[in-house]
Amino acid sequence: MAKIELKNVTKSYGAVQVIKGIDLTIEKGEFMVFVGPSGCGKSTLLRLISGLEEITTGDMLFDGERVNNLIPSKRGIAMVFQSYALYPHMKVYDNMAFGMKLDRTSDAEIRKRVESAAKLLQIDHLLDRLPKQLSGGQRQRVAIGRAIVRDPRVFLFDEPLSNLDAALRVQTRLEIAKLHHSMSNVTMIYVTHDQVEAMTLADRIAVLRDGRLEQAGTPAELYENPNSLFVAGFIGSPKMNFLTGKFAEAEGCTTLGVRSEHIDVVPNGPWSGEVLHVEDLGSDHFLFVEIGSDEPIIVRRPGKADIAVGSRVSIAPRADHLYRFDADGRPVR
Ligand SMILES: Nc1ncnc2c1ncn2[C@@H]1O[C@H](COP(=O)(O)OP(=O)(O)OP(=O)(O)O)[C@@H](O)[C@H]1O
Repeated sequence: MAKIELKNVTKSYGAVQVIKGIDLTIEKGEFMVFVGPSGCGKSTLLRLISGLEEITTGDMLFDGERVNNLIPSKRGIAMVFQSYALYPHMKVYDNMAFGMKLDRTSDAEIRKRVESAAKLLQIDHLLDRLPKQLSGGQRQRVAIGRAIVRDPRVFLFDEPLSNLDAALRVQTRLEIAKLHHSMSNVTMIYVTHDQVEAMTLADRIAVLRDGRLEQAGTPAELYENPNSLFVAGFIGSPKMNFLTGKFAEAEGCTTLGVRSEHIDVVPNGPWSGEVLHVEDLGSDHFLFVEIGSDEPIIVRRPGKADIAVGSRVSIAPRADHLYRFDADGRPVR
């Protein structure tokens, strides 16, 4: 239930600055996702918000109150990690109750909270089991349940799904989305490498690059209006097609970007070449077309593939969906 403000926050380890001045406000009840390449500082930023690490300079405010020196347990946060960190010798019930017991919460209140969280996460039939008797997805739900019962103001997730297989990731992602809806007052901050997780869970995404905030916005804003080549290339799967040289010059820029779904196969398009590879996903398919640019151009088309590898095709980008970037990777206005 907290609004979190970061004001010119930096973090250094010895002489090395890893967070280089971040200004960001996360609204009450917002689901904010941090993304960025490995080593850009996502986990460090999360740990600064949690209080597990101290900020070097700048200010951190929770609901307007400066928390720079407030210890983690006083911040009202709960954290869920990729390793579930459950106590192996304790049953699910006791794992979830443990923190409340330390706080001397009454047994009746503990039972009420554990049962309600377990119901929400559909693990109420597992309360008597030990962690080793659970699947990975169930363990992660216990870890989330253990966080919920503490009634946190802020929920922090550090790549919570990365140890799960593909099907479980989808299922647990859905659980987390439901959790966000049912706890609409709780601010959630989520670190991930996964595009789809970021796009589907976030109210807003913050893209980090080398310790700085590159852009923050709704998934749609970042997808449609990236403010740099970096964000354009980072958000969206498959990656935006980038063209340089004569292709970009023709559009008055250094790098021309166009997403795969904004290119059509047409009779007499401006670009043409051989289909090097076809990826058929059933519902749609991708053509990889060699047109003489730096990399083959990916074209996304609906339905099953109807063009064979080795065919020549002519393609056209949609004029109203071109992204033009200058030599610094900034949009050409
Ligand atoms: N305790 C530490 N001492 C020194 N350097 C550190 C420490 N913790 C992190 N770093 C450095 O800070 C930078 C940011 O690390 P961080 O773990 O926040 O990145 P990340 O974006 O979460 O990466 P990944 O996606 O790989 O988990 C890295 O260069 C890392 O080596």
